[in-house]
Formats: sequence, C-alpha cells, structure tokens
Amino acid sequence: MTISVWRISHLMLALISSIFIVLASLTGMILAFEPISNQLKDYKVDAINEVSLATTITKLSNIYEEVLSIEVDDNEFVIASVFTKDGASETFYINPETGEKLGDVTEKAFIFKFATNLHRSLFLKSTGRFIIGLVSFFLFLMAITGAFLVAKRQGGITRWFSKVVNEDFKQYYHVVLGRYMLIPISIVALTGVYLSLDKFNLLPESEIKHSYPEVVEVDVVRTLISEFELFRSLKISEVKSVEFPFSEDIEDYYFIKLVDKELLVSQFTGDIVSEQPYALNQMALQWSFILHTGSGTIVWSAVLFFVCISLLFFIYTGFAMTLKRLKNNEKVSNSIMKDDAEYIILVGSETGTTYTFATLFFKALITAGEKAFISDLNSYTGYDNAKQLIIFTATYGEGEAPTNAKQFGKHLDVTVQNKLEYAVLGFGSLMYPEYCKYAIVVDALLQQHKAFTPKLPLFKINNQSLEAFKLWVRQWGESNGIVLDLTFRDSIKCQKNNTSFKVMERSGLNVDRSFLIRFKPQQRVKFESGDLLSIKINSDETARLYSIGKLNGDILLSVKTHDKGLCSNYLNDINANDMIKAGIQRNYDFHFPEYADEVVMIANGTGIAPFLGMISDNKKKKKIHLFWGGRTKASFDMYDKVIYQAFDKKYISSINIAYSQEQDEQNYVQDLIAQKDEFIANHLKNEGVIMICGSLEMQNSVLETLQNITNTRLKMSLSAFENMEQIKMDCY
Ligand SMILES: Cc1cc2nc3c(=O)[nH]c(=O)nc-3n(C[C@H](O)[C@H](O)[C@H](O)COP(=O)(O)O)c2cc1C
Repeated sequence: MTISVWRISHLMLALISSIFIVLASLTGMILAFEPISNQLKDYKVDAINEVSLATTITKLSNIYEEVLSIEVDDNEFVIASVFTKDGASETFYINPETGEKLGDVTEKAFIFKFATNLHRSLFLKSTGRFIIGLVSFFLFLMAITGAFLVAKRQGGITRWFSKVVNEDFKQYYHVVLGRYMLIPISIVALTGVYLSLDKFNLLPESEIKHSYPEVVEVDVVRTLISEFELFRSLKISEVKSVEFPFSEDIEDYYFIKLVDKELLVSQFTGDIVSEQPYALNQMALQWSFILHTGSGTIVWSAVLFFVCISLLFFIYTGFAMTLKRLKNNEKVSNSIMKDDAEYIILVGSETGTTYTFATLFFKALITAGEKAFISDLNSYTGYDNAKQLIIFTATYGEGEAPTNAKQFGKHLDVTVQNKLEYAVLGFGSLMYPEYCKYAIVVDALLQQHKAFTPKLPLFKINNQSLEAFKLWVRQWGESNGIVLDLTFRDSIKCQKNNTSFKVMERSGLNVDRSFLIRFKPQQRVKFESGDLLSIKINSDETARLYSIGKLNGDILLSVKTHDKGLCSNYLNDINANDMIKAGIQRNYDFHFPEYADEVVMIANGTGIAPFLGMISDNKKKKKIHLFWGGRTKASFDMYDKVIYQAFDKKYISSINIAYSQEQDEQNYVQDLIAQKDEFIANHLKNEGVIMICGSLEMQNSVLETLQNITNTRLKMSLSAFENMEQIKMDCY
C-alpha cells in the first residue's frame, strides 16, 4: 500500500473520531486522578501481605455479631460488611490485622461519577457505549496506521528510534511522541474495545459453575476457623472477596474469589469443596479493567494521564499539519493552456513545500512575461509548443516518488513528445540515506529519452534551503537569458535589528574585493562563533545574514563585496568608530561541537569567519584541522595573522589550503578532501565532526566528495554521519 493510503486512512479515522477522542481524553485525564486520590486515603495497612485470612476472620468474628463479607479492593483497602452487636448492618474499611474499623466507605466523588458516565457512554446509555467502543477501535487503527507512517518515514522498522528529521515543530513532535506513545495508546484502545465487547455480551460465555457435593456427611465435627489450613495459608492480599455462609447449615459454604480462581470452602472443616479457575477471557477482562483505569496503581494512572494529554496533542498537531499541507498544496491557476506554454513546470510533492518553491518560480516566469504552465508530475503529457520541461520533485519513503509523481515514469514511456530541453531540481534531506533519489531517477529517465536534452545538470536542495533555491534560480535565469525576480511571502523571518554595534577596525579590500570588519556590541547581547549577524539597510529590503566569528568578545565578519550588493557595499563604506544597527540570530546548529574531540573545518572564501573565532577560542586545544579554498595566495593574507597566532598556541593542528588560480591546474577545497580521503574516513569513524561554511556550490561539491569517501572507505552512507550530528553546515 502506498504511503498516501496510510496517511489518508490515518486522517479519516482522526476526522471521524476526534471529537469523541477529545471528550474521552479530557474525562480520562480527570479519571486518571481517581486511583491517585483513592491511594491518598490512608486505609492501606502495611502488613496486608503478612496477615492471613484466618486472622482477619477470627478478629472480625470476635468483635462483631455476624460477618457477611470481606472485600479487598484494587487499592488493597480491606472492606467488611457486618452486623454489629447492636444489630446494625454496616460496611466500612478495616484493619485486617486487628479487625478495627478504619473509616466509612464513602460514595464516589461527583466529579468522578460524572466523568465516568461521560467517558463510558456520553450519557447516552447503550448508544453512547457503542460509539465509545467504536472510537476505541478507531483509535487502535490510528495507532497502527500511525506506526506504519513512522516506520515509512524513518526508513524501516529497524530505524524506528533513529533520529527524526526536524523540519517542522508540529510534525517533529507528532512523530517523536508517537514513537513512545504507540504502545500505551494501543493498550488503552484495545482494553477499551474489550471492555465494550463485554458490556454488549459479545465475549464468549465464561460463567463459572461450581459442582456442589451430592452427598454431604452430616456428623462432621466443626474445626475452629483459626485452624483451617487454607485460611491460615492464604494472605489477605491474595484474596479478592469472601462471602460468608448464609446459615450454619453444612450445605452452605464460604465463597472465595482469588485473583485467578474461585473456591467453595466448607464452613465445618475448611476443606475446598470446589475449585474453578477463571477462563482466559475473564482474566483478560480483569487485566483490561486495570490497564484501562489504572485502578490501584499510581504509576500506571500517571501513564494514562499522559496518554490523554498526548492524544489531545496528536489531534492538535495532526490537524495543524493537515491544514498546512492543504495550504501548501493550494494550486495556482494557470492562465494559459498547456499547449500554449513554452515552459512546463511539473511538480512532485507530498506535503506541499516543493509546490511552494515551484509556485514562486512559476510566478517569477509569468512576471518576466514568459508563457508558463504548472501541474503535477502525474499529469505529464504531450506539450505542443513547449521549449523546456522544468521538474521540481521531492523524494519520499525510502527514496520513492511522492504520490503525485508516481505515474510520471509510465506516462513518459507512452507519450509522444516534441524535442524539449529539461532541468530537474531535487528536494530532499541529507538525513535520509537515499538523498534526492527520486530526482536522480527522473533525471536519468529524461537523459535516456531521445526527446529530451539537458539544459542544466541535476541540482539537489537539502532541507528546503532557500539560499540553494535562489542559487539554482540564478543559474537557470543565466542559462536561459531570463531575469527572474522571486517574491517571498513569509520566507524570511523578520529580525529585530535594533542592537547598536561600533566598528572597531576594518581591513582594506583584498584581491577578491573582500575585507574583515570587527564590531563591538554596545548593549549586552549573547552570541557565539557560528551565530549570524542580521543587517537590514532599509525596511523594504530583506535582512542579509553574515556568519559571526567571536574574537575577544567582538564580532568579526568577513565580507565579500558585490557590484550590486547593497549590504556589502554599505558595510564597505563604514569605518572605525562608526555605529550600525543590527541583530543577532542564534544559529545553535552551527556552534563549536563541545562533545567532539576532533573537528575538521571546511570553508571557502569568506566562509572562514566563524572558524577564525572558534579556532582562537580553542583553549582546550582540541584537534582542529582547517581546509580552506581561495583564489590566490593573496586571498589568504587577510586571515593568516589570526590563523598563525592560533597555530603558535597549538589551538589548531593542521592547515590545508587549495588555490584555484595560483597554478595552472585548478585546485579546490573538495580536491584537498579527496586527497585526504583516508584521514577523513578515520575522522568520521572516530566520531569526529566536520563543519562546512561557505558557498553552496562548494558545499555541494564537498558533500559529493564526502559521500564518495564514506561509500568507498566506510561502506556507509553520508546520511548516517549526518544523523549522528557529525556533519554541520552553514552555507549560502
Ligand atoms: C516520510 C519522509 C520520507 C522522506 N524520504 C526522503 C528520502 O528518502 N530522501 C530524501 O532526500 N528526502 C526524503 N524526505 C525529505 C523530503 O523529500 C523533503 O522534506 C522535501 O522537501 C519535502 O517536500 P514536500 O513538502 O513537497 O513533499 C523524506 C521526508 C519524509 C517526511
């Protein structure tokens, strides 16, 4: 079955039963307190596991005129029904060791009575009981479909507890909590179903029939109760209830219920006259009751309370995710027919984010005056006037196609197509072993197809990186001679840029038109190397982010100027003692990994800035290996003072530099990594961390090189190390 069938079933079940689950959870939360409040009453006697039934009966018989019954409830409180010496009939808690009264048996509190009724039958008697039973069954089905979705998402049941990719708060905790709550929720649901089946008499008949002796000896001598072998050996904690003989007639017996069986016992001799074990379903019923109500155990009641809260959380996050998915999947309407369009954009998306990116691109094409058409990959067909096919696709399951792309391969085989150029943009996550696998498959299918010629090589986007997307759009625009202007709605979070920073010093421009600039915050702000400084020149512009190196409490930035770069030119125009307003954006995922003993830092160009701070602060002298790529020797001059000072202090263990334009043969940082493949493989094997900062092109090439190294030398996918937080990236 495909993932969407499971997801739709999961959603449908939730839609049908959510109101009842909310009611059952809220009342369940109240009811979870009943066993707790009962246990707080002080009627439990410590010696309950030592006192024998013989002792309790003897003591009671001495104090009261007649004893009718003894009951030990789920809280292990002992209740006796007696006639007092004054002839009054009373039922109360007793001390089983002395027979003394401990307190009156009070009625269930109103709140618990009310909650029980609502929880069991919605105050609708049999109809309500039926609804609740059915909803319990649906809840169980939801647990199963949910488990399947989690297993699929994690890449198989064996990876059940492997790290969950955190792309969205609600989705992340829906999955993380779901993994832990699966078993308790299934127990609550199944026991609920079982209790309902019992109420509707749908369980097999399990009434116990005792065989009474046909011939009874009449001249038997009465033995004292305190001498009864059975009563002496039975501890009161093993007994559920004892009904005393109705009369002193020899044919009336003690009727005793234990945890697993019922006994008829002679009141004259104490011998067992009949012994009947409970049927399996009777035992199952007892256990269902305990597991469903938490009766008698505070710990399980607390678990049940947590189950109720988590169900409310699942309903809230589940519906919030569905709404977001629906919003993401809102299709833009095409203003022209497919056969009139020159650019055909086809999308493969499961939860809609790829559609959001494709829509941005589509709208930019329309704004640029191009004839574009957008649709699902499944609706691939012939296009009469198209020049280019642009495919945006995510990957799902274990490297599979999203649901709206599953038919693409089939349609491609049977469709007669005019000659077309194509470009494939893959959306995926490096956390999964099959990174962007479906985009790779689509690219390969088009490569083999004679109607198609590639316009751009396959481009992969990790974790919906906006920066990577912008880079691809720039490349696409350049190769097609179209200037595209992407308009983002909420894509960049608004930063508060109201902290004052004073410029302490700055370098001149180097050969690459880059410079270093150092700021001192004028207010107390928290930051670390790896955090980002957000600068917004005017309110119309989106904020520009720069990676921070923290040097002696100051912020060090390495800035490359661009001809049309508003922010880089603004920074280039300021000098020592000038003030700027900016904001700190914490970037916790890119802080120095204190847990690692050895760190490899890979950067190109200005990406070195956070590493300058981390290296200068390495007072513990952890092993740090720097790999840096730049254009020429002069490109590095700006950084060598900080680096060689750190080297003298033994704060850095090795420096490896690749120059792309210093010699005839171009040498890039990924080439250095490839040359040191054995070292890199050992580093990862020994739990070392690799940090990457710089351009997205460099990041993609370095990741490819690392993937080759882990595949060939360690026979493992790079995603395994990513999942163990051994790869950290901050590229732009
Ligand atoms: C259950 C699940 C399985 C995934 N499997 C893969 C995978 O095998 N390879 C990959 O690169 N990305 C995988 N991803 C990541 C998605 O492809 C990525 O988040 C994508 O941006 C989602 O796009 P969409 O919202 O348009 O569906 C998976 C995500 C989920 C939730």
